Amino acid sequence: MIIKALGKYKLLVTAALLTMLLQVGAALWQPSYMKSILSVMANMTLSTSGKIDRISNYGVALIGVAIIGLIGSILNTITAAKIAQSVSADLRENTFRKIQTFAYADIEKFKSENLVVRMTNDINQIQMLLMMTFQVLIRVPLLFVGAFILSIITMPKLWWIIVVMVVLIVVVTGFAMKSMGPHFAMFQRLMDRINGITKDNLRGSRVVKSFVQEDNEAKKFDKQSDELLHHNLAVGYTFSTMIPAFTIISQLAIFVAIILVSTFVTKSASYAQDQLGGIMSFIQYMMQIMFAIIMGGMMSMFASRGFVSMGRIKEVLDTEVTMSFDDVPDEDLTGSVEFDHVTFSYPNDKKPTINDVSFEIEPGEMVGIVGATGAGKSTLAQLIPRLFDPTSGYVKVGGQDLKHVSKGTLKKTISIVLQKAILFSGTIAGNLKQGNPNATTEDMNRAAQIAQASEFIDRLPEGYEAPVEERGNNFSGGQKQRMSITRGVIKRPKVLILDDSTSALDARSEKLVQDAFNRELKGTTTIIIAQKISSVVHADKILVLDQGHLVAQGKHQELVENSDVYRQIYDTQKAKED
Ligand SMILES: Nc1ncnc2c1ncn2[C@@H]1O[C@H](COP(=O)(O)OP(=O)(O)OP(=O)(O)O)[C@@H](O)[C@H]1O
Repeated sequence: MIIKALGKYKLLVTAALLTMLLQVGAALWQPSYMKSILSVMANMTLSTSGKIDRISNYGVALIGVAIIGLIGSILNTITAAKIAQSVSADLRENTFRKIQTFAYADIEKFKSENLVVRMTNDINQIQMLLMMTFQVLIRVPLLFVGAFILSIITMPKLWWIIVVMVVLIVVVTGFAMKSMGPHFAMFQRLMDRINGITKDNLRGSRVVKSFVQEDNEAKKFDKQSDELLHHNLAVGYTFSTMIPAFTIISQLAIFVAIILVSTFVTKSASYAQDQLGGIMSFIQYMMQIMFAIIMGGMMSMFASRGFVSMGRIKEVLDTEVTMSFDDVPDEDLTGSVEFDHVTFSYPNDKKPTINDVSFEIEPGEMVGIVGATGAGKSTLAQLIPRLFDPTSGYVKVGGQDLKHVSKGTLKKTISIVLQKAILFSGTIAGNLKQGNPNATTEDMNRAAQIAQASEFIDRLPEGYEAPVEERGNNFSGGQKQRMSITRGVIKRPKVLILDDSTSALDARSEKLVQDAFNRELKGTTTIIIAQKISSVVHADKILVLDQGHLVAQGKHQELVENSDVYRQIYDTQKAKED
């Protein structure tokens, strides 16, 4: 996935690798100049002025190499950042686009909260991993191998010190990683939980405040936050023991190297000159080796989080969408709706929510669906715009099996106004045009009048351009429902489904909406899910659902006479009204 994503940025990747080579080369080159400077200083045969000349030449060269390294480092940081930002932006866009192709059932499978964390947190982890890869991870092995070879070339007799040091550092790093690994693994999980609690709390802030749940919420948050602190501290403690351990190992190695070199030096004066310079660069190479191992260990630990995130994004991108649409031309369907032995179970549910339901609705009919809470009314309604496919049986609109009509046909034929009015941040016009992108002001006026939304939209100074905050928080429940109905009727669908969408309206407004429907939507098949029988008493047909079964259908009076379930609901509601 990442290799494919990097393919688009070959030039940047090459630049990042070259600048990294420049950096490593400069780092490995510098100790050799230090060696030369010290050798000149220890040279007995040279005059003082001759020594100063040579030392300043080496000094200039050393500064030159350091500057090259610095330029390499700056360019490498810039290119690495550009690669990391660009690739993560591509991944974010691709993931978002992929999610847009998901059927509703696919989103249910992942859970929307989880997808949000993947889109934000996981993409950020991948971005950090890419940045680290091009800045550190590839540099570490190069620096290690280069410094290892050069240290042995510089001081061949001291090769074993390097080997012992490497072994000790690898062992300490290994122990540290083993003890820190489980804590790192918990970070992502705890961050997910903390994100979830924060989002739930902020989204449901009205509930939290009205039920005085602040203390409980704070306790819930503290628990997760304390756990995160515990893991952070554990990692911190390990770090704090690692650093002194590495310092002791490196100081011991330096000490042993200096002792050994001093014994060599006392043996011969000419040998001393070479060895004095050598020991300096040898120590520098030792430091570079140590740095490479420690960085490699640490980074691979952090990188593991990035790899987990990559897996989570790959899972989204590789998801096979459960619903596909036939690639057939758009067509004009009539507004007839037919359920033919439809059974439906939610994913992971064994018991069907809709059980062998069959009925027919003629074009232009007004049909009510009633039933107790949880009877399956909303679920049945959601099968009509194909938010879900039936587990068995057929849903037909205009005589066509929905599985064989194009997405365009489905979109222009059917409109559903969901139980919960969901608005998006932007403007009122932006929200209404989701129903019909080509809607003119005239179309918006007509639809808003049907939904009785004009009365408050016209009073807003900005009218249709009035801002809508996230989830329509700056509008009342009734206003949101009216805008939601406007969005549903604006495209003049053949089939309009209203899922309890007038529940937040006062009795007068509800009556006005119904009258407007009867007047303006004559040819439209209207399916109304209602809690109150009074809302559908004049319907051409009423479907009665009970625990997923269609137990009766007919006109109000017929049902009062023939259906126990319907009569029971009706009597209860009538008693309440009286
Ligand atoms: N997304 C879902 N995943 C799993 N089960 C679900 C889902 N949505 C609804 N259900 C279950 O399906 C059953 C029917 O729910 P549905 O919302 O269709 O009932 P309803 O008749 O519209 O109820 P209400 O009048 O309260 O809105 C319920 O038992 C509910 O728990």
